[in-house]
Order: sequence, then C-alpha cells, then structure tokens
Amino acid sequence: MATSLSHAYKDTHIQLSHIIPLDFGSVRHLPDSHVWSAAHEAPARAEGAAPPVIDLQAPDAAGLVGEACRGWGVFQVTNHEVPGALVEEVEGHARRLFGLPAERKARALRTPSGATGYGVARISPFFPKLMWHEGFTIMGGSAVEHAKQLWPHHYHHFCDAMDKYQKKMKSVAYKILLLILKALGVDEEELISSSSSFLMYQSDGALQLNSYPSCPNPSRAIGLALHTDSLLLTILHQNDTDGLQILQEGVGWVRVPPIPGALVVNIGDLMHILSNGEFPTMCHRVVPNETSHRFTMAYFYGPPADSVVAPLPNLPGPPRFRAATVKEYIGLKNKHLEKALSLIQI
Ligand SMILES: O=C(O)CCC(=O)C(=O)O
Ligand SMILES: [Fe+2]
Repeated sequence: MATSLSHAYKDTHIQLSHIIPLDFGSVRHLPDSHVWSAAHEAPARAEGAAPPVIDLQAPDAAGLVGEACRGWGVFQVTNHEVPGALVEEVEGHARRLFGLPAERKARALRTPSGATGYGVARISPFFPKLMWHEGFTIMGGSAVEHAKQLWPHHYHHFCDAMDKYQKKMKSVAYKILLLILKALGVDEEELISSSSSFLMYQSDGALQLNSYPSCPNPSRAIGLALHTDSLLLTILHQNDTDGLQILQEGVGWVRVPPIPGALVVNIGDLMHILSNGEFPTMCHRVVPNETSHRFTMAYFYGPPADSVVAPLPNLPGPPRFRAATVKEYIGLKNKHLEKALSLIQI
C-alpha cells in the first residue's frame, strides 16, 4: 500500500511542551518562554523590493513565473480562479476555530507521534524559545476526526469548507506546477512519458491553518521562525495583517505584503531539487503584530510519499542532488531541519 503524506510525517516523537500552544487570550505580557533574545532585524527598505505579482491568465505567465522562481523563489498570483467567497469562508472557519477557548481547542490536539490537529509549529523543537503562533494541520480526511472533537454536532460545515478549499488548491497548484515545469523546459507531453510523471496526477497536499494573535511585545517575539517549506510549492492566503518576510541573499529581510485577492506562491525544497538548484527554496519567517491578528492558510503541495524525487533529467550540468523518496526527505527534514538539503547534495 502506498505511504500517505501523513505517515511520512508521523515518524518523529515530540514532547508535549512542543505541541500545546500558549493560551494567548490569558496573557498581558510576553512570557519569558516566548522572548527571543536576538531581536529580529528590520526588513530591508530597498525601493521596489517586493516579490513580483503575476496575472495567471497573462499570455506570458510561464515566462514570468520562471523569472520569479529564479530570482525570488516566491511570487504572488492574481486571476487564479479561487473564488474570493471560498477563501473568506475558510478564513471564517479558521477564525472560529482559533477563537475557541484553550481547553476546547486542546480536545483536537495533535498527538506526540501525530501529524494533524491543533498545536504549535512542527519546527518548534529546533528552537530554544516558543513562537507566537498556533496552528491546525489537515492531511487527507483528517479534518473530520478533529472537527468532531471541536464541534460534535456541527463539524460538517468546517469539513465541507476545508474539502472544497483543498480541492481548489490542488487544481490551482497543478496549473502553477505546469507553468513552473514549462519554465524549466519540460512540457506536459514530455512529462507524461518521463520518470517524473507522478508529478502530473498524483501530487496532493496538506492544509495548514495559522493564527498569530496580536502580541504585547512584537519586537521581541517571533511568529514563525526562519524555515523553508519541504514540498514542491506552497500556496498561501494571508489576511490583511502583515507579517511574512523572506530572506533574500545580499538584501536581507523583505516583506511579502498582503494584497487583497492575491495568493502567495513559494518554492519548496522538493522543487529546488527538481530544478537542480536553479530555483531557490524560499527562506521565510513571520513576525507578529502589536494590534492585529494575522490568519493564514498554507496549502503544501507535493508528490506521494513513496515517489522518488531527483533533478529533472533535461536540465544542464551534473545533478547536484541524489535521488530520494519524499518520505526519506521528510524524515531528514524532521531530524535535521535546514541541513536536510545538504545531506542529499552530491
Ligand atoms: O503564515 C504565514 O505567513 C507563513 C506560514 C508558513 O510559513 C508555514 O506554514 O510554513
Ligand atoms: Fe513556511
């Protein structure tokens, strides 16, 4: 039987202190557990330094996407065919979920060896301090199990919206993947006959709801610490509260401002491998806000856990990475975080 993505994530065992988020509503000051001694540097103020915004219906969309992937590893998309009403509905459910009392949210807590449900960021064990963040992870049909714990009689409203959103995200991610592959010189027909044909039909994703409550001392706190996303690409909706920043070589931290109706797309580690390093995997973090609450929905899109990922064969130069299964790579990432890529480098 094929290994599911949630099984690939299940191999690590985490302590409870790295699962249960702070009861943010009950604190007036930043607790020591959440004070980061090295205050985060301010973003660079270079004029015009913001990731490109691409109209997905533009005739030269593939060229623009390719340029953005090479230069930034991140871009925003408009005209993406995801109805605004659906995005609003899902954000509304996320707000309701995170607005529940802490004891109620704890009913849907991720288990120590689990991958889905309510909890702190999975990268937390790698850092000495905790983050100003709470999340809810959905993989496959996991929403039903956890939503039943939160709303025993009304869980289906939440689940239906999450299912609908994930289906839409999967189809948009697939279209963006084709544009990215076209930019790498691979067309759809070539792909069908190649060893990478798994990319075509079988890729799927996980949905992560994120909440960053307003923070009493944002300059000493971190919403989500510096990391890269592991899979092929991430599609992110952010509400109107700023916070996402990317680390650009030679520039520093650059804001990815919320644009109404736009979705943020970023390259993950597996796409970095497929592109033989041509597309940078985006290093990013989230900083909290003093007065407003940031909500985001991140859809992580990637191939099935058993598939083998390696640099695409048509690319110039010797391969920079050895082949690895998705499951093996996720295992390395869970153990070594940002060092994982270097462990499969040739
Ligand atoms: O919430 C955000 O802005 C980013 C979320 C993120 O980076 C993640 O969930 O991996
Ligand atoms: Fe991320």
